[in-house]
Order: sequence, then C-alpha cells, then structure tokens
Amino acid sequence: MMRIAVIGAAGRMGKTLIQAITDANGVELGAAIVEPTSSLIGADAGEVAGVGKLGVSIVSDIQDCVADFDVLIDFTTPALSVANAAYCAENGKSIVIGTTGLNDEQKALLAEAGQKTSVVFAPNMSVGVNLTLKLLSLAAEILGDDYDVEVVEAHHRHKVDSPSGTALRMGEVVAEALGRDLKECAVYGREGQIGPRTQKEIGFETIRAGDVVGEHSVWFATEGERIEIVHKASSRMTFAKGAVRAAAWLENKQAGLYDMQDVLNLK
Ligand SMILES: NC(=O)C1=CN([C@@H]2O[C@H](COP(=O)(O)OP(=O)(O)OC[C@H]3O[C@@H](n4cnc5c(N)ncnc54)[C@H](OP(=O)(O)O)[C@@H]3O)[C@@H](O)[C@H]2O)C=CC1
Ligand SMILES: O=C(O)C1=N[C@H](C(=O)O)C[C@H](O)C1
Repeated sequence: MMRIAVIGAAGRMGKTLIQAITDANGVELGAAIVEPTSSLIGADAGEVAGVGKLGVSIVSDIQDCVADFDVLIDFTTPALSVANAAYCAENGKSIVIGTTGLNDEQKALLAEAGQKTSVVFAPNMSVGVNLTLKLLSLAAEILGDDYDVEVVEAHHRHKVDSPSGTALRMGEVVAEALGRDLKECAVYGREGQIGPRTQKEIGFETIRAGDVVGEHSVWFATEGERIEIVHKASSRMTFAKGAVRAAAWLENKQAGLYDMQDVLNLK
C-alpha cells in the first residue's frame, strides 16, 4: 500500500485530497501536515477533512512524519513547495506538486530536485484540462497565425495568483504550436489607450469572483468566425483524483521532473 502525506491538509485542496485518498484503492493517508500556528495540530486528519476518523494525527513539521509516507502531495505556496521538493529529494521521497504561481527560478529548483527524486509538477491535475491542452495544440496548428488567441480564466475570490497556472500553460501550448515564445507575445489585462491588437499577441483576461472552482476558455478568432475551447471544473475532486493518480503512478519511477501529460500518457 502506497502511503501518501498531504501538506496544507486544512486547505481547500488539502481536505479534498484527503477525501480522494480515502476513496482510492492501493493508497492510504500516511501523514497530514498543517502550518505551525494552526489550531488543528493533533486533530484527526480524516475528521478535519470530513471523512471520519482515520487515525492520522495532524503534525506541523514534515520532519515529524518523514517515516510515515512514500509520496508527498503538495498544494500550498510556491516557496513551500520548492522547499518540500528539496526535502523529498534529500530524503528519498517522491512528490506531487499542484501549487501554481512559481517563478522561473522556483521552477528551476524543482528541476534540480527532479535529478534526485521523482517529481510530478502540473498546474492542473484534471484529465479534462490535460485533454484540453492536446486539443489546443491541434487547434493552433491547424488555425495558424490568422486567428487571434485569447485566454480567459475565472476562479474563486480567494485565489492569489493571476493568471492561473492552467491559463499560462494553455498559452504556452498554443504559443509552442504557433512557433512563438509566450514570454515575448503574452499581453496581460489590457487597459486604457492600448491601440489595436497585434497579430501575434496572446491575451490573458482574469476574473475573480465568488466560489468559481476553475473555468478556462481559449478563443481563436478571425474575420467571420470564432472557435472557443472551454473547460469548466465544477468540483475540486477532479484535481484531487488526478493528484492521487499521479502519486500512484510515481511508484518505482526513476528520478525526473514529470507532468500530468506523462502520468496520463498524453505525450
Ligand atoms: N494543480 C492543480 O490541479 C490545482 C492547483 N491548485 C493550486 O494549489 C494551491 C493551493 O490552493 P488552495 O487549496 O485553493 O489554497 P488554500 O489556501 O486553501 O491551501 C493552501 C494551504 O497551505 C497551507 N500552508 C501554508 N503554509 C504552510 C506551511 N508552512 N506548512 C503547512 N501548510 C501550509 C495553508 O495554511 P493556512 O491557510 O493556515 O495558511 C493552506 O491551508 C494554489 O497554488 C492553487 O493555485 C489548486 C487547485 C488545483
Ligand atoms: O487556485 C485554484 O483554485 C486553481 N488553481 C489552478 C490554476 O491556477 O490553474 C488550477 C485550477 O484551475 C484551480
């Protein structure tokens, strides 16, 4: 039985991950970690996640549970995920990271951890979004430069990074299929007297409102028609199931930095 630890166990994704682990075959919750000032330290992780007692007491330091897990699942903050990847690399543990908002330097540190241990890092763990990435690549290849590309995303009011990691990955996939570099052609949140659109820019628009779980829409628009490729998540369970699938997939995997396209065999 593969033992999974969840860090950020009291967070929106943390609680959903514990539910998903409880529902899945072949894996079990080995440990649950919260931040050091949390009032939940010592509480039962299953009770906090709403799935009943699991006999796993919440701790506040990964070192206190290092013997209790094989894979760490981390949906927390960029700095913490990077530190946890380094910790897992030094301690023979695999790690699945869903955290978004990492900068280039932080991503390079994950690649460094991937030289010593197996890491899955993906901005969206749902099967649907990962299929959508394939569809976007195909659409961009067929439609080419004549179609303007815009990425629109909506999330709940608590989300702290923008654009979403998924929107950025969608932009990267489209840019790559069109032979562009997203860093050079991305335009974020237009405002004011900005002039007409340039042909090769890829625009990003962000909505933050209420309890939206996660919606992404990519427009390909030209004179006379518009194609929209849309994904709407209605439950965080879709991300959590994907993360647990990634954790199980890591069993006996060589060191490396993988993503959900690897896990789902979509490459
Ligand atoms: N890849 C994917 O499929 C998905 C990715 N995400 C990403 O996952 C991340 C988390 O999202 P979400 O669950 O909504 O956010 P939350 O804020 O609900 O959860 C983050 C959790 O991390 C905890 N945390 C912060 N610092 C520490 C620490 N030092 N030790 C232990 N725990 C800590 C926070 O605790 P506290 O609140 O006490 O600070 C919080 O409970 C975001 O980057 C989001 O974009 C989200 C959904 C899907
Ligand atoms: O913060 C969230 O909630 C989500 N974040 C991810 C992202 O930034 O792409 C994935 C999902 O859309 C939910």
